[in-house]
Amino acid sequence: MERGILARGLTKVYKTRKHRGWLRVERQEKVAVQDLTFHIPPGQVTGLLGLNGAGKTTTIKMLSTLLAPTSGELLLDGIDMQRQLLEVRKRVNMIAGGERMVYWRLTGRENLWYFGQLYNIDGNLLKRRIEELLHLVGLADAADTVVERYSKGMKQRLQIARGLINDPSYLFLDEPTIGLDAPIARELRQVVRAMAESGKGLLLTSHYLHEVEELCSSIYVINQGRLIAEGSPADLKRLTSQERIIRMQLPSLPADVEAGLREMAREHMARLEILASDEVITVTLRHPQDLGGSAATTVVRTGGTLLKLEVVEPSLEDAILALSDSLQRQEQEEEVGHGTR
Ligand SMILES: Nc1ncnc2c1ncn2[C@@H]1O[C@H](COP(=O)(O)OP(=O)(O)OP(=O)(O)O)[C@@H](O)[C@H]1O
Repeated sequence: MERGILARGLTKVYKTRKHRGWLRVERQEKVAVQDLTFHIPPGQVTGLLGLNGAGKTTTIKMLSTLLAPTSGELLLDGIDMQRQLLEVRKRVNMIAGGERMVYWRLTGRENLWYFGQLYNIDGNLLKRRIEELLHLVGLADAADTVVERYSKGMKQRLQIARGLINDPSYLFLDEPTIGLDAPIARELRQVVRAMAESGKGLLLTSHYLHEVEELCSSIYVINQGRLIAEGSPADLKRLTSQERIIRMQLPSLPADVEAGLREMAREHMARLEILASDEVITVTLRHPQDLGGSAATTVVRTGGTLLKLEVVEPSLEDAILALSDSLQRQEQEEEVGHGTR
């Protein structure tokens, strides 16, 4: 038996009805998730990134048993997730960002008690677990304060405690740090890392790609419900970014040097970015080939001074942007193709 959650050919079609006038009802179908196959192993964080109308939330709802798949197979440590709902619900939970899913009029402790009861956890065990969780997320001192008086970070930490109330083996995190200040988001990332180290399998969706790059061992990228790329952050960068990124630093940018660089970028059809800060000018050139040599020659020939020149590793953000650009180009070409047929 393969440990972890295994999805094979997972598909969700939403069926909606629209009233048109008095008698006519138009039935519509929306394929939100199509034929997805992925694996969420225990003991690590797996990323789920989505481009347009991707189907991330739909996928997480199916994994949390809130939504039944239209077709496909879902196994949790070998258990059929669609047949053994009660067993699965004991072992999974989800945490969504944005302060939803806790009751503002109740205290932190009362919230955890309420959610714990939904899982039929024995009273003594639940009491002990609530104290442990309040300590884990740093809310022990605020446990008896009503949630509406909590800061954003405290509410989000309570969400994490709520998501752990049934001690799930698998936890799905939907934009957990959305709207949080940088230090609180960093703290939450540490909690997420610790949960993975303790053996839990986590699935993370986030618009903050540096967060995904920092936490995830493997990533699935979906677009319009379909899987379009998968691999470690390093694999994705290799797979999607065919660009070489050259970054130069200059103490100043005289007009001749700038004109020379712009001319050189035009000739090679390279993307050029110039960023001026108080102390230094940073020039970035993106092109399939390494243009470092030509760029350095251009700076020296036009009378400029070069402080530093380096080939920069693309970030996951660069890779996902390149992937999204290439998809858009593909879609435009297909539209033009249809139009001329
Ligand atoms: N209940 C529903 N009925 C009909 N269509 C739906 C329903 N829920 C979602 N959709 C559609 O399914 C597609 C996928 O939606 P989903 O919310 O899963 O995407 P997402 O990747 O989470 O997007 P976002 O990042 O914007 O939240 C979208 O086109 C959406 O409009």
